[in-house]
Amino acid sequence: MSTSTSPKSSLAKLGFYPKPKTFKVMVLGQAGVGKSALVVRFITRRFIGEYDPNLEKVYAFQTIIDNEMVYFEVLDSAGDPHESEYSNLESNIRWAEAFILMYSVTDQCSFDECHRLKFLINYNKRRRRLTSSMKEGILEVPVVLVGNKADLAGDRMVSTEEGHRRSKDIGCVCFHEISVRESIEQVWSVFRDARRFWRVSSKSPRLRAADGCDAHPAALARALAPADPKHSFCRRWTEIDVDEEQEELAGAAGVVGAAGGAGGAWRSDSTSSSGREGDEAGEGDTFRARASTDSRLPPRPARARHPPPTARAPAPASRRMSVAMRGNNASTY
Ligand SMILES: Nc1nc2c(ncn2[C@@H]2O[C@H](COP(=O)(O)OP(=O)(O)OP(=O)(O)O)[C@@H](O)[C@H]2O)c(=O)[nH]1
Repeated sequence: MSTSTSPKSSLAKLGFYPKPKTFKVMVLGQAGVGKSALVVRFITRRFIGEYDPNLEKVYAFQTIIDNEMVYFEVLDSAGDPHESEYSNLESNIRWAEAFILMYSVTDQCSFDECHRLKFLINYNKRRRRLTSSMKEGILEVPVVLVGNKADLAGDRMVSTEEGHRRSKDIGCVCFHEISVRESIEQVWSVFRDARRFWRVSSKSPRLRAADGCDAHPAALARALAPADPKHSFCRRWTEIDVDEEQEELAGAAGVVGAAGGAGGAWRSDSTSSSGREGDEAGEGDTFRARASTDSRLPPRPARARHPPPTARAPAPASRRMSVAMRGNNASTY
């Protein structure tokens, strides 16, 4: 009788374990909407009132979600980047695998800003998909729209219905209205949904079929089930996504502007930005001017390094955290 051990188990016996796969989430939104509060609440369970504004941080954090150990890398982006940091914003977007797009229900401007940021996400992720390999299929990038500060009822400027509608219009995978201050459960459900949608889409890259999703029905049902029906609204991929897929295929075949013009202003913007790989360098500035709600986004400086370095958490403990900082007052992280 012979016993054989696989190379993997031999390595494990010697104490060598494969590097865990991390889940890279970026939290973005206008300054003051509560991005740092959300991330810190998720990691420490505490609500801390004030944070250093405009300091970009990457948190490495591991915890159990859906009975699985998940290694998070959470990038808390600067809400009001300096001009020189715009290219950094785009390289951060290219680094991330899922997004939490945040506004405050007490601030109409922050709500409008989500439109522009989602446009930037689409633009940067589309380029990556086209320049990598079409063989891999079209990777869906989950974006969860979050309206924060729901506890400030008297100051509310954006209704729940408007948030829900905007989530559909700009093609987010689901919508949550939360109060970081009041509820840790709501905070957790945001990260859990981001992870669930990412998991389903990364397992089934060609998730978006013409009439919806073709992933395993059980997996989808789990991913799409709202965690808290009172506060979360989950939805399937939108018609916009399907249109984009058709455009991308057309763009890859050398057809520019192949998709039709049905839909609102958002859709037409999104449509015309596809199939632009060839003339991208020359028209980048034009694109950025359009992506900006006030047409004042500065021209793109030299290409930034990519991806942004992150702090990694060592594996052993079941709940560990480390914090990396970058910004004007930190040189390493
Ligand atoms: N009432 C209330 N205040 C909140 C909530 N979440 C965050 N805040 C407050 O909103 C302010 C801004 O929060 P931050 O987390 O610093 O916002 P930010 O988006 O990270 O801001 P930048 O770092 O400048 O981009 C702070 O005073 C927080 O205490 C909430 O759910 N309810």
